[in-house]
Amino acid sequence: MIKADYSRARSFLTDNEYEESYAKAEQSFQLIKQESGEGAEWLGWRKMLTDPNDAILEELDSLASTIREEADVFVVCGIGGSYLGSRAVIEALSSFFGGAGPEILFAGHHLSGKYLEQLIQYLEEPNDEGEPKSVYLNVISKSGTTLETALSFRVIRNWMEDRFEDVDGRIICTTSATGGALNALIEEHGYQKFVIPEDVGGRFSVLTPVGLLPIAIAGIDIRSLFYEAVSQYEQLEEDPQNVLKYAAIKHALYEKGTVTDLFTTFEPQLNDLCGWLQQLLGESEGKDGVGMFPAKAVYSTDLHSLGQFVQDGPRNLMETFIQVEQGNDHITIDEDEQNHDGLNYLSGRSFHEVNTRALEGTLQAHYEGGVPCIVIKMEELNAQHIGEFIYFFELMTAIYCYCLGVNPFNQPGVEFYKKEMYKLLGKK
Ligand SMILES: O=P(O)(O)OC[C@H]1O[C@](O)(CO)[C@@H](O)[C@@H]1O
Repeated sequence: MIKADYSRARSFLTDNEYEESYAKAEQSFQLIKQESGEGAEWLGWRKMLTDPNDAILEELDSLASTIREEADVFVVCGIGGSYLGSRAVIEALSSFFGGAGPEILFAGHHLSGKYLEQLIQYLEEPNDEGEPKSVYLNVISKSGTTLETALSFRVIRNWMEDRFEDVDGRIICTTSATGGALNALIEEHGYQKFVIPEDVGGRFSVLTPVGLLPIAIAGIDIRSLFYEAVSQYEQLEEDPQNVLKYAAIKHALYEKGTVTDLFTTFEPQLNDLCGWLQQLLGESEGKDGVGMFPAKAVYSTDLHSLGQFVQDGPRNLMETFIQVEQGNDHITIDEDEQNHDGLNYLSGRSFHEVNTRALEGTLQAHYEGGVPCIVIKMEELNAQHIGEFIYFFELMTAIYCYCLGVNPFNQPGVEFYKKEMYKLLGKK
């Protein structure tokens, strides 16, 4: 169960402000439940949790175990919701260095030619046994037309065609059921295909094959991830207070002039999870001239860059701390006879304890400095808690956006840069 501490944010609101906003959050949740809000045709991320597709989980698991045996490198080619979720879960649940299974690399998430060139060079280098690297590629694009992804896919696919006789068996496509350029390629080459349900938008798609295949390739238990999201769904349908409080406080703070929600964590392996939240909230709430900017920071690193601003800058931001309660490291601080560094007062304590005190100290300091602070707690870092976290934030985002009066599920603004870019590139 996701736990939360709202006390250091709630105290910035009067009872009236909070209660009005809470009532709005309740109404917004009803819009979602009754599928009567704007964009209700995009609620597939909820529906799939009421009717889990075990056959797909099975298929993904079995393909993943084959690829884990055969591949040195698995390239995930996608942008936005087509890669942020899988990257977040993989980073959260993998070791910092090395680890079993294929190396997972990302492409198609920008337009750097240098990156692609160096990626290809790296793929051409022999593996640890001195053999040519075995490479698999998962291209993920719901539309099949996103330039960053499509261009990178073309380059990597061409390289793979030269390199591997069995290239068609090494490319897996995750896309819409029909239409789009990817489906034409799938038809021609017979690439293996996974379908992104029509009623699930990119930023809500991490629990579909979009996220689940790369996550399974990383050796993470996708059933635990998925089914814990299911139980979070069930719990919040029954008792939504926890998620309603978050949406209500965030919305009431927005009404009072808060313009930024800074997502922070003291766990460097949750950096990408904060990145996933940025897209989830950013594309959902930032429209029609409203919304808070979703920012992210990894502490204590960024306390030494952004900490000053958060503590003493303009009082128009809130902070959401993502805390992991139990540590999974085994490092404790040794006693040192000389104690030249003066650190013996910490001896015998674990790094996790020191990190936790750093979090608590920062929370108190920022709160006293006038920053409303919410703490979202995961007991430990595992697939179950990440699964709960994902659904909790998906639902919170939808409720909060309806409180703001915007459609949580479209992103019309993203098209503008594309239009200007295509004009300059001479696209007909
Ligand atoms: O999966 P696609 O269609 O390539 O889109 C990738 C991303 O691009 C966006 O559509 C924005 O252009 C995001 O909403 C989406 O997650």
